[in-house]
Amino acid sequence: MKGNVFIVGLGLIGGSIALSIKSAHPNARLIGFDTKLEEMKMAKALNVVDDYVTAFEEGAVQADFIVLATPVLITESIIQQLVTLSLKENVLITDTGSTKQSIMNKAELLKNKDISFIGGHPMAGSHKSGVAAAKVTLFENAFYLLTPSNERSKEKIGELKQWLTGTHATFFEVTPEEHDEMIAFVSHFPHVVAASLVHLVKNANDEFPLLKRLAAGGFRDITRIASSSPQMWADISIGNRSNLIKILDAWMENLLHVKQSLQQRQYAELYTFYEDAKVYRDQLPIHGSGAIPSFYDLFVDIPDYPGVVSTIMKYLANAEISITNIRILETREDVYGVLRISFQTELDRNKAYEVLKKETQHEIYIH
Ligand SMILES: NC(=O)C1=CN([C@@H]2O[C@H](COP(=O)(O)OP(=O)(O)OC[C@H]3O[C@@H](n4cnc5c(N)ncnc54)[C@H](O)[C@@H]3O)[C@@H](O)[C@H]2O)C=CC1
Ligand SMILES: O=C(O)C(=O)Cc1ccc(O)cc1
Repeated sequence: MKGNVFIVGLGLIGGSIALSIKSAHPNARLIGFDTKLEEMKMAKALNVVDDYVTAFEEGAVQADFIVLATPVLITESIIQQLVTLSLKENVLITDTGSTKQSIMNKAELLKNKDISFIGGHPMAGSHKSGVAAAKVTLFENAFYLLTPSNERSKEKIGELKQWLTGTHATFFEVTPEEHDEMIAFVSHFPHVVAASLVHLVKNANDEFPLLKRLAAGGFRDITRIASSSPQMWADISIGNRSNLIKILDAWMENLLHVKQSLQQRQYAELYTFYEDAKVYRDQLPIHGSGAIPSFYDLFVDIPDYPGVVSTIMKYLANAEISITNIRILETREDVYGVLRISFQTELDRNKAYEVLKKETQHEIYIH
């Protein structure tokens, strides 16, 4: 497709969307805008956009397709601003925000001006921010939820999917209400819990200075998302606060049951609590459509002797498999450590699994 694509918010998501649009539509002209000049300069230097504008209006009025990839409360105010501009007649507008109800409510203003707005939420990302973390493969195999606002915008859904075909995502249409209720469970609330767990340990740190060093392994895994952008999550929390409040009530009730089981020393209740969670957790898809894919990880049990990691890396390099990250999750003297190797694609991860199975004696597993 040809035309001017205007990306507003050149961060992780705006940058990744831009890269995927360029990959599928090399003749499109990508124009970026961000309130941070440095981010715009970086986006241009990395060829994420062809150009940038320093005034929002300048990009908006020449656009055929506009992608709003800013924190959600800001997206609402940008929609308000768009209503006041003389946009191209056939312009199509979408956003990438993690909440949909309040954004779709604001988009009613555009509908009144006969402008097509289709809400969007790519269900992939990471705790990283900024255009430097953007990548063309970020949304591969992920769910991409769409919330068309009316009949006119429903007619344009094909056009939107064509623009976004380079994401290689799986599109799904949902209502904004369904979206916010469901995503509160699997994404928004877990971020509240992760941050809250970190606060718990932080508050105990004065009493136990060793705590920081002990809070590795599982604690780091479960709290990874607490390293996300505070502005993005404060915006999301406000944007979806009614669902979050409902889930908080249910969660506190759940925890009260745990407290009672502990107070009354009910072993069987506690066993069932962990067992039910394990059974459900073990059935969840590992990645791809149906989950938020963050990384394609492979785990290798490794003995703690020098050179073992570099030998594994050599096997992968010889097989021309590229990795995105490696980390040793636990090492103590004489105890096996776990090496976590992350790949950009499932194919790479599976190839690595085969190679390491063949070449080494280590225990290798996917989750
Ligand atoms: N990070 C993630 O994993 C995911 C984020 N999202 C959503 O996508 C949106 C963007 O998130 P990220 O790219 O992760 O954030 P980010 O922090 O990496 O990028 C946001 C960018 O918006 C810019 N910005 C702020 N105010 C602006 C304004 N008034 N005009 C123009 N630019 C402005 C910031 O300077 C920043 O560069 C958010 O709505 C977020 O909820 C959706 C899916 C995944
Ligand atoms: O880092 C992670 O696992 C995430 O949770 C990424 C993410 C953040 C926000 C979204 O709306 C969707 C996905």
